[in-house]
Amino acid sequence: MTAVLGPNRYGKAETRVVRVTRDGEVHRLKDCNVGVSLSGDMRDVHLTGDNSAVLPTDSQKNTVYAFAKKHGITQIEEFARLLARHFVDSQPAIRHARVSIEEYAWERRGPHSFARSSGEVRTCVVHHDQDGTTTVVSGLEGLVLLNTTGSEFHGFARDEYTTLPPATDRVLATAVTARWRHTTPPDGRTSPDTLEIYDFGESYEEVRRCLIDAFAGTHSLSLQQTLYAMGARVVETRPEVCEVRLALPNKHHFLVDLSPFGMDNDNEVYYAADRPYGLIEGAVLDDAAPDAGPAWD
Ligand SMILES: O=c1[nH]c(=O)c2[nH]c(=O)[nH]c2[nH]1
Repeated sequence: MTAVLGPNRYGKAETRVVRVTRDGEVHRLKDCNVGVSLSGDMRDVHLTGDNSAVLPTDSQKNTVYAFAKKHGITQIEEFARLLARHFVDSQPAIRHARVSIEEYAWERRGPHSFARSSGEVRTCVVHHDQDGTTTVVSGLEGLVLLNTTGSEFHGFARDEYTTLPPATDRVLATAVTARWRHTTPPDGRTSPDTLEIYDFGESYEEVRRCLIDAFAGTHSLSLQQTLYAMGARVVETRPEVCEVRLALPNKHHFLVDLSPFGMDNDNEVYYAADRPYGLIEGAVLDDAAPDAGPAWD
């Protein structure tokens, strides 16, 4: 048997960078977690111990901090793209860069004071290839949504282990993980320093709004149906998005049996279970969506 080197990549995971912008009295804050992963001609480092093609992960971390100072962090997609292009353009051995960023939100509580927002996180993954192609996937995690009515689940398959009663009026709750692929990855056109050609901030807010509106406005016969409605709302409303991938945990709310206390429970008192939970996952695409390339890797 002979071993051969398979696909590989390397980089610095979870560089935590906080960028404060001090424009006079009112400060702005960006709080991010950046992952860099590079690939290319890395045979020698694995096979012979020759490190000459290896830009240290320590340098990658330093680049994140230096770029935060030099360019600031406006939209995470732009910052990720700037980094990805830099590594591919400056390192002969690097053919492909993947940069992922999580952004933690802070609410303003004064000119220089902030309160960390709830668990919701904005995300992006940018791939940049030596041939110049860039893919951008934006996303969010931890968007917790709940409908107190307008949700049913019945008519499902049954077997000898099925005990679930049909529901015609139940609480539907989930914590949305959503990722969406941008149709035309903006290419930066001139140089990595001039990126104001595409408003990722507005796109993010509008996609988020579509997801919430579709969840709230869909009379649901299953969480699967709601998932499709959410994804379709984004794809049909936002021309810049060609594919949405959703993971929706079904955060079960069970009616508490109050009969031992001589009380009825007309859909008023619930036990919010945290596990186990149903996990509903799916993708919704524009039927003309271009090939995804490495976007989802
Ligand atoms: O919306 C739902 N989809 C399911 O697949 C499922 N399975 C289950 O037990 N409850 C639910 N609810």
